[in-house]
Amino acid sequence: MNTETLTNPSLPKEKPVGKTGVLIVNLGTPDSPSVPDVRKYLREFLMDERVIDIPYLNRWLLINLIIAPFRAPKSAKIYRELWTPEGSPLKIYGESVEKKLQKVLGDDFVVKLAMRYQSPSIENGLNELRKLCLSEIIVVPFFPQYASASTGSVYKKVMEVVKDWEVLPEIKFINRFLDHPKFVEGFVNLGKKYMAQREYDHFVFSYHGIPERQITKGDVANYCQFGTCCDTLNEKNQHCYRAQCYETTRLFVKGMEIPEGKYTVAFQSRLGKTPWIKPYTDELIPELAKKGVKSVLAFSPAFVADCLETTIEVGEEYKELFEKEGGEHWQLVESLNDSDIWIEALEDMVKKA
Ligand SMILES: C=CC1=C(C)c2cc3[nH]c(cc4nc(cc5[nH]c(cc1n2)c(C)c5CCC(=O)O)C(CCC(=O)O)=C4C)c(C)c3C=C
Ligand SMILES: [Fe+2]
Ligand SMILES: [Fe+2]
Repeated sequence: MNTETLTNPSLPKEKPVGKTGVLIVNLGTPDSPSVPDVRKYLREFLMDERVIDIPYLNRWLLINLIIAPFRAPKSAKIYRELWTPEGSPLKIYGESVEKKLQKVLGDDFVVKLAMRYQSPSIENGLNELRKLCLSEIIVVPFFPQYASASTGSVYKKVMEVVKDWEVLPEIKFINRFLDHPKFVEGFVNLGKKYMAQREYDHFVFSYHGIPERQITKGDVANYCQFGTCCDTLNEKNQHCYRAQCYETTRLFVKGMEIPEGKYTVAFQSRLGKTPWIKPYTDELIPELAKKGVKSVLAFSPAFVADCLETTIEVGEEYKELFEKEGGEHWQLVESLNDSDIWIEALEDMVKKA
């Protein structure tokens, strides 16, 4: 390389010699909705020390004495409701995004889909990219907000896989993208589509929950009190998952021009008896119904693809609960899935990385 290229900004930047690998990673899903496959998936997922962050022996006992025998059959039943003839929506959308993103990025990039748990594995994806002599790899966890249990776990797995490679290409991680304009616009457009069809009394933004202790562990500034501290996203709470969820909501609310007092943030899917971040969605819904709210538009902005957590939990279970408590109309806003705007968001993130 001649030194002029390094010092003279008017000269074109040299292109990297090789292609860029793009590993897009979602959480994972069982191979089939059968009880053994769901059990295998839950075992791998919940044995992750970033997901259930308790001592190894306690985790092992919890998974093998409670989750595997009791939870797996229940979850399998719900997965059967979710399953389509082509398979699990999370994986189908992942495969479609992989193809569409490859097409828009062109020949300078190689896009591979991986799942943090089950298949296709991060290990296989990275080993395939390794064979291509790439100049760099960009890892895009499909989680808009950073959490140790999601994005953090993907980083850890990637680092475990590459740590013994003789040649390490440059590896970049997309830490979060809750404020990416196309991500926000994608959900705002979907929301506006429903708002044009009818009036809604209230808007619920239901995010996947995490145990409070997982936020406390990462709160090096000792800032978080699980309350109004999440009213801004600032340098002290920038890594707090709860604060990022509130920030996501503020961006969506601004885009859709929803008035203050007409929306609520809540957290779903808690597991176990320890406190998870609040308010809990299943406690909020009866409260809303009691206040006379009759129609709700519900968003699931912790996910970029529809899955058990959106379609079944928010779209069906919370709808039933709302109607049982006196509500009349509950509508889930679908996820970005493989929409053009989500592909544009990904293309932009990858190119800017
Ligand atoms: C936003 C990303 C996610 C975080 C953070 C997360 C944390 C987390 N999850 C559990 C327990 C379960 N989650 C389950 C399903 C599930 N979770 C996510 C994403 C996050 N989880 C997704 C995308 C899915 C759906 C996958 C699909 O196949 O559709 C399940 C399985 C379903 C069930 O039995 O209810 C469990 C269990 C914990 C403990 C946790 C801790 C931080
Ligand atoms: Fe989860
Ligand atoms: Fe916080």
